[in-house]
Amino acid sequence: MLKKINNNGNISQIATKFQGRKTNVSEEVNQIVQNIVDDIRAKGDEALFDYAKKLDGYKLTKENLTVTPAERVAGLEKIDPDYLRILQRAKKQIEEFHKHQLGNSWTTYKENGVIMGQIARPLERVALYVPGGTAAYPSTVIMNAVPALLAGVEDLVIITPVKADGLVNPNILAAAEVCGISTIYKVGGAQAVAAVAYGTSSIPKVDKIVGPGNLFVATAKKICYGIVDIDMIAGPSEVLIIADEYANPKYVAADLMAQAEHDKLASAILVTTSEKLVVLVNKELDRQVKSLERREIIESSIENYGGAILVDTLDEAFEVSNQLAPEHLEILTQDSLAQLPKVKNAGSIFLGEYTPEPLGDYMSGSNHVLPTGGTAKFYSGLGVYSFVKYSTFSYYPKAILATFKDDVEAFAESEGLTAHANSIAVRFDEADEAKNTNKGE
Ligand SMILES: NC(=O)c1ccc[n+]([C@@H]2O[C@H](COP(=O)([O-])OP(=O)(O)OC[C@H]3O[C@@H](n4cnc5c(N)ncnc54)[C@H](O)[C@@H]3O)[C@@H](O)[C@H]2O)c1
Ligand SMILES: N[C@H](CO)Cc1c[nH]c[nH+]1
Repeated sequence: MLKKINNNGNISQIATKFQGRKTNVSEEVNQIVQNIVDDIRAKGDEALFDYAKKLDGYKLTKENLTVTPAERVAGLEKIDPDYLRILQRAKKQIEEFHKHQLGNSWTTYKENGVIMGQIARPLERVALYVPGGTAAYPSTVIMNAVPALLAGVEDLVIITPVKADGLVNPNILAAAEVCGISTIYKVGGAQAVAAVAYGTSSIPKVDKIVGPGNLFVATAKKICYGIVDIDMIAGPSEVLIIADEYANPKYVAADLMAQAEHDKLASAILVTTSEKLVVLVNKELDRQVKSLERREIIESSIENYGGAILVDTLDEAFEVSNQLAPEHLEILTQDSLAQLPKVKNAGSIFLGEYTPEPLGDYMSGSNHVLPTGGTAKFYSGLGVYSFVKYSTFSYYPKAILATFKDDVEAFAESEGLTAHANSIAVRFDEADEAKNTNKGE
């Protein structure tokens, strides 16, 4: 049952409550994760193996740390060929979408001989975190891998937790196979993040860690940021649905629960102009939840982090949504496309009643690794750009440098940086001018 959240025009109060699920828990979790990171940093493999045993029940050693070729073959034998077809189809869809993000190198040649530009280069070594706690996410393998491969990353490894049996879910093995990733470390949680961030004697350090995870994973990424790059804080899932009186309550309820089922900390919020819709959605929630396998998680997340916000106008609904900056925003109103310009902050936007958010989780082509907890105000979802860094370059002929000489020297002196000024000045020493051999430049 969606609790009514009183709007009262005080949007920031609602935002604080919504984002509170991140900050309240973080305070509690932060210390646990900091200890894990410190231990891995100080003791490397030894601490990694201890945490794997303590938290996931797996007796990890140097020898059983990665998925072996035999395990891969055994896992893949369990896969239905039609499942492989579905994975291939998803990969193709995601590739098509992400190809539009390619190509950010550029060069400009000026008439005066100056050449300037920017070169995009792929990161060399990246770890993809694939959650494996309460559910297995083969879709996340593809969502992480496709943009990385398109960017040209050559060394891609997966980190994913295993339980006591030490087996990686065959569907994850299949997704890794479809993407051509062969190194899979059987470690998850904060300890895996710290291990790839700092490197241990069995796991080489990476340049970047991408992918979603629970609060422990998200907090570890935050703590390790700077030692490595991270994509964003992609934590417990969220959906916010903006709906008017024409929305179908059956679809609204189904879509709220589709995100609520991820995690007890997931959040599902309806913002609507129609009080009647809230009543009907609640009836649908009660009816549909009975047949869903993850009923307990759904009921818990909707009870604690779900709600219905009643607003007077759709414009007000968008103000609320922009303040909350949800991971997923569904717009279930008349003429949904016309509403798009009103969205300022959202990870991924789903327009109209036949673009349910789970289509984007698997097949629409857009990425499902997205910012959560209000961070869509400043983070973007995963894309090719997440795996690329840029170097700028410039080439100036002497005659053009001469036209900047006095201004650059004065600018440098204004900062008290006389060595900077000198670096320009020495190039115009009269004595050198006479014997300058580098005339072409
Ligand atoms: N935002 C996105 O793009 C996106 C996409 C997919 C999934 N998700 C989210 O990813 C998350 C997946 O979470 P999950 O738990 O299923 O898998 P997970 O792999 O993220 O976390 C499991 C690990 O957490 C660690 N852990 C569990 N309890 C702990 C404790 N008390 N102390 C220290 N470490 C502990 C364990 O090492 C365990 O292996 C969900 O929150 C889901 O909503 C987000
Ligand atoms: N909805 C998740 C992002 O929050 C992604 C996902 C994976 N599998 C299903 N859904």
